This record gives sequence, C-alpha cells and structure tokens, in this order.
Amino acid sequence: MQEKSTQDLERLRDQIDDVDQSLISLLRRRMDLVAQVGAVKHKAGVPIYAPQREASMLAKRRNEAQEVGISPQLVEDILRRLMRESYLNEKDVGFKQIKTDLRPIVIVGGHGQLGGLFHQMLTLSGYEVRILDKHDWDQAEAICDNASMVIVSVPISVTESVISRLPTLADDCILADLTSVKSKPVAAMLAAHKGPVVGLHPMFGPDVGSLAKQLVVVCHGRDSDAYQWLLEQIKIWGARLAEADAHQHDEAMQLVQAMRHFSSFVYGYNLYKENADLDVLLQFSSPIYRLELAMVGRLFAQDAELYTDIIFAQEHSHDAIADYLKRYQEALKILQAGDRDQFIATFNEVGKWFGDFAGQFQRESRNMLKSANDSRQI
Ligand SMILES: O=C(O)C(=O)C[C@]1(C(=O)O)C=C[C@@H](O)C=C1
Repeated sequence: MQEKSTQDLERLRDQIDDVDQSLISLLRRRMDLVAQVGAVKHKAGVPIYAPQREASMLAKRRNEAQEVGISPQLVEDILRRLMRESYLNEKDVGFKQIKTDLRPIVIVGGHGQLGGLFHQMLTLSGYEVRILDKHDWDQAEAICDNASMVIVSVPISVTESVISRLPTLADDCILADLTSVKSKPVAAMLAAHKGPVVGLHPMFGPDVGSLAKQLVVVCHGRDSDAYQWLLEQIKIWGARLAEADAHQHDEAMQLVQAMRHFSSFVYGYNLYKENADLDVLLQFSSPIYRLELAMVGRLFAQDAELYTDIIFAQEHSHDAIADYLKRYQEALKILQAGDRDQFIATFNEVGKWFGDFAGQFQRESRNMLKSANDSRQI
C-alpha cells in the first residue's frame, strides 16, 4: 500500500476507535440506568422481562435508524443483545418476594444444576431454602420439618422413588417437581402427599444465566390456589408460563425432546463411527452446518445419564423413533431409485404442510446463521 493510503487508513481507524470508545461510555451509562430500573422493579415486584416496552422501544428505534440510513435490523440486533445483558444485571439486584410469610423451602437435589438454579433464584427472592441431597436422607425428617414447599429436582430415573421416600409433609406444604416428564411424577406426588401439588418443567438448561423469556411448563396437580404465589414469583424472574395437561405435555416431549436428542445422538454416533475429521468439517462448514454441528456437539458436552434418562423416560418414544426410521427408509428408497420427481413432490407436499411456519422458521434462523458466521474465526 502507498504511504498516503496507509496514513489515510490509520487516521480513519483512529476515528473509528474514538467512536467505539464513545459507544463504550454510552453502554456504561445505559447499564447504570438499567441497574436503577432493576432496583425499582425489585421493589415493586415487576417482572424483569417487559415485552411491551421492548416492542414499542424497538419499533421506535427501528424507525429512527431508518431515518438516518442505518439498517433497522442492525439496531434491533444491538438492542436485543443489550437487553439480554440487562436481564443478567437486573437479576443480581434480587427479586421481590411474593410470599413473605413463608416457612422454609426444601429443594431435594438442591446441589444439582437445575436445583441449584432454583435455589439461587429463591434465595435472591428472599426465601429461606434448605437442601436435601442424596447423602442427607438420614436427616430428611428434620430438613423437611415445617417446610412450606418441597421441590424435587433429581434425575428422572429416581424421581418417583425419591417422591415416595419423602417424610410426611404438613397438609399445607406444596409439593413440586422440576422433572422433564410429567405424568408419572405428578401422579407420584399426588399419591405421596395430601396437600397442594404442582409439576413444573423448566424448558431450559441450568446455564441460561437469567430466566427472562424462558419457558416453564406448569402441570396442575391439586389445590392450585395454594401455589399461585410460586407461579407469580417465577413470572417475576422473567419466565413465561405455559399450562399443560401432564399427558399432553409428555406426548409433545416425545418429539421435542426424546426424538430431538435421539437424532442428535445418532448423528454424533455416526460421525464417530465414520471417524470424521471435525477440524476439516468445520473448515468447510456453511453456517447452517456449523449450527447443526454445534447442536449435536453440545449434546456430548453434557451429562450422558441426564440425556439417556430423557430419551428412555418417554414411554412411547421408541414408537416415534421407529416411525422416524421408517420415513428415513422411505426417503432413502426414493433417493436410491433416483426418483427426482418423487423427491420434489414430497418436498413440496411437506413444504405446503409447514405453511406459514416455513417462512417464519426461515426468518428466525437467518439471525442464528449470521451469529454462527460471526463466531467463525477463520
Ligand atoms: O425498561 C425496562 O423495563 C427494563 O428493564 C430495561 C430493558 C432494557 O434493557 O431496555 C430491559 C428489559 C426489559 O424487557 C425491557 C427493557
């Protein structure tokens, strides 16, 4: 490069550095304001996540961006990322305690990851939380004594036996669980306890950081008035609640969880058997393939027993998986027969069935693909 060009480039880059530094100061100012919002919300018991405020703010900022010739999507992306940061910062201020006259809460499995997250959220909300862990069963009576709520957060394979081992709880004590299947645990809780019962399925991993925008499925067991405060508390943490019948929930989970994880498992198993060179695959990966690899790879970074239990716990999951295998074979036959027309016809038939969802999923995935590409280092 000519000396003049080098100088021009340096001068411009210096100015960009100045602008970026100003952005940092502005971000600091925004975060300080958000911390103050967090304190006000904490006092008033207002949920961390404010969807209407977000929607109106994003609409205004998008318009303003357009007026000055900036991509509205760029501004929306930046603001959404900043708001994700806000959820984390507001969480640390703590949360309003919805029920102030509560006796202690016991989390069975409170040292586990999900149990630990609920421990943290309940403590941040001012509740007294005790833990009953696997080595504490000789003291179970004392730990559960006088408890106002017992939350069971243990591996699926032992949930029912743990519920049946619980000491007799006070009649007004709420019994809840956090297992990812619901029919059997809810039935076991109703059989083991006379008082209020609720099944919860937090639809996220313990590494979420904040519950803002996360989903918690609620399967009512008995006496829902008694645990209404708990649902309100979870909403203050920022989560959305979805009520479901336990059987309906478990049926949907066969596709959403058992099938999903099983497919990822087989995909990873196949890569292993083929002894695929992951470095080379990553090097040649398109963003969508990178996302797929990330989804499969992250499974194997986690606890084998947890995922085995999720797959095995769904009673009818093998039927759903066998159906999937059948479809795989059908599609393979079309491919082997070289029947291009049939493949296209099937493709269009499925596309029609997806309807508007196909377009929605394409739009949603666009941003994910861009992020996958952003995180590329080569
Ligand atoms: O305005 C609020 O209620 C905030 O908590 C601040 C903020 C933001 O970062 O702008 C964060 C989270 C909400 O969902 C909406 C907006």
